[in-house]
Amino acid sequence: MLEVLNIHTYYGLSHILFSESLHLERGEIVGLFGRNGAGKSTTMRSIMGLTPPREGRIIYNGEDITGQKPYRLFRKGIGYVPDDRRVFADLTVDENLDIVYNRRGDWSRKRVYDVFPALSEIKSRRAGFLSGGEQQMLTIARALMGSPELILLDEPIEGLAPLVVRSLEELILLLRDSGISILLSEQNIRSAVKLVNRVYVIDNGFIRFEGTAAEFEADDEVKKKYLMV
Ligand SMILES: Nc1ncnc2c1ncn2[C@@H]1O[C@H](COP(=O)(O)OP(=O)(O)OP(=O)(O)O)[C@@H](O)[C@H]1O
Repeated sequence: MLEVLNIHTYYGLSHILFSESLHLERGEIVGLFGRNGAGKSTTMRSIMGLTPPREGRIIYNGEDITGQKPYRLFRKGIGYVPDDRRVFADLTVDENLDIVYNRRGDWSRKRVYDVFPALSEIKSRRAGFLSGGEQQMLTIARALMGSPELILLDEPIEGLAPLVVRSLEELILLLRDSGISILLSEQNIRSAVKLVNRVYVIDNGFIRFEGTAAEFEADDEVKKKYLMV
């Protein structure tokens, strides 16, 4: 479904990603694990066309989408949930969902609220007054309004209270079960590793490990060297 082929991404003169390759099949949750500054967000920005790679290609459902604008990719079914949990603070929860282009597809506002009953209860509240966990739910809910086939989830677990983490884990699995593929980046892997089918470990812009979740779990050296666990 998604193939990232030997991409090199820069911020100005800074070379950040070095010939990075990864792939994701339909129905998978793939982990992109790495320390702070390893290049996880840059990978997602590269895929989403926000910081297009200068070399290499990104293929989605057989089409070369390298460098295409984010809104076009959203319309093609790629949802992106950045790590800054940016919501429209002055708008209500309802309005935050309505503002999104609603791709013809499975996800209506009602269905989104069915999945997020807690959001439904606060739908008239301004998003700026929500807790961190609620804002995280809202940014995921907003991505769902595009009826995505693939969601790029950038460090969704980071900084959430344990109880919220648990409901987020359930939600991620529910989305997978409803047919959405997920690229999940995390530096705190304890929770994330339980959710993923396969893992890539990135460090300093290089992919250092690729394997199944079980292979990753068994590789103490990789975990220690690149993730300090
Ligand atoms: N806008 C930018 N301009 C220049 N350098 C940047 C910019 N954004 C990120 N970087 C650098 O790119 C490298 C990779 O950052 P990136 O945000 O992709 O890492 P990350 O793995 O997502 O980590 P984090 O947990 O901090 O989000 C880091 O060295 C960072 O300092």
